Amino acid sequence: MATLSEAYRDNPLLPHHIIPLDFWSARSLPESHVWTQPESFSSGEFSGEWFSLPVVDLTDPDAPELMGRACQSWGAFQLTGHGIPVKLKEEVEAEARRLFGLPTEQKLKALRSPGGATGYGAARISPFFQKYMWHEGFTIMGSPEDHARELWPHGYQRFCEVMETYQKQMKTLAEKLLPTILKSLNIHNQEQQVLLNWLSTNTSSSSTSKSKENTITSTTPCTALQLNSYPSCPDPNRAMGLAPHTDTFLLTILHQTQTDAGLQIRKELGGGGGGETAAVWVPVRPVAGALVVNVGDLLHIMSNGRFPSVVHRAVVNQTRQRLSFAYFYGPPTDFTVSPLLSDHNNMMIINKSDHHHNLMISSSTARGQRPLDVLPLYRSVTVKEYVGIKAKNLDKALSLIRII
Ligand SMILES: O=C(O)CCC(=O)C(=O)O
Ligand SMILES: [Fe+2]
Repeated sequence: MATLSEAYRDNPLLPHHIIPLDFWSARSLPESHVWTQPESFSSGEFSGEWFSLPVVDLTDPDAPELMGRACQSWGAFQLTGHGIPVKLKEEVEAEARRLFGLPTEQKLKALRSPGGATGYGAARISPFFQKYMWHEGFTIMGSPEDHARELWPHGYQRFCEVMETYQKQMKTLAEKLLPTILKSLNIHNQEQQVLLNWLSTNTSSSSTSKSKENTITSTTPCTALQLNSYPSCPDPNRAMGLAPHTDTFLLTILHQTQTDAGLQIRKELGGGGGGETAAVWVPVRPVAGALVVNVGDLLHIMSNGRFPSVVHRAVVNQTRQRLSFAYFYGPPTDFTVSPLLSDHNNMMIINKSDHHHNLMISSSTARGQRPLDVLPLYRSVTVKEYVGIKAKNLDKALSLIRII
């Protein structure tokens, strides 16, 4: 049975793509970290209150419909009423600060190995960009004990307890959100049933199993917790926190520190009816207590393109270190992901008047009206195969499995 670690082992990175800069001793932005507008789309920012990521409260009776709409038009939403205790999020934040605040030579003791999946290091997407990012990360899959012992030979237990508790709660939340979001596609067929069955079996059987990386079985979902740190930056306008990317799995649930906005999502805007499109970066402002939920590539495939897998990036600031914690959730590595095709008449069509603004949202309306439920846009892939394709091709991965 393949594990997620094995999928990464097949695609090793070079050490200079893993070792982050010693940010705390950098007084100015080194040339290696200077970015000049690399995107092919507009990098203008939209900051109007009227144009921001939808906020959905999980306890709202209309939550399923609102989530479905947000996934269809934005590929993301902010989630309140999720029940994750504030105290737990604060503990994760405190432990992450303790980790990233360690001296560089100490953090390097837990460096991710070239073919490894877990530990301290630069962003996994680093090799695809010429410049380095103003970012350091720590990846956890199940128990972080081995790396935590390297960081704190005595006193690693607290870190492990907090990270394991947080992952458990995130898993429960992901398994609550996913069926709800899938149901909003209004697809009633066998494949959807297979997935929902897997989810319910997995949810009930996994409550007692200890999620250590090497005990993964075929009912164990692919999950990872990524702690991100963006140190304060001497020249934030020329630096990049995390370069534009989409997340690989089904859903990402992200907590960002409440003080500073940094996450931005790319929103495509309709043109003047001539088919031309433009895009802007929309800042995702911290909303008290909210978690950000992103659609990843696998959910995009499963929804047969109806849910965009949201392109996002992180920018940095001059005054404060910013932290974020991304929990990635996907099916087991040997699970085959394929587009779920729907009954044409049941499709959810987003009405332009639902949006409180006068911009044309071409992506949502075009998606809603296309008879995409008849033909699959993507071929079937196992999770392991897709992780491998993504590791080698990053933003070309989806187009490589696209069939029409
Ligand atoms: O720091 C953020 O807000 C974004 C993090 C992210 O996109 C990721 O870890 O994949
Ligand atoms: Fe991401």
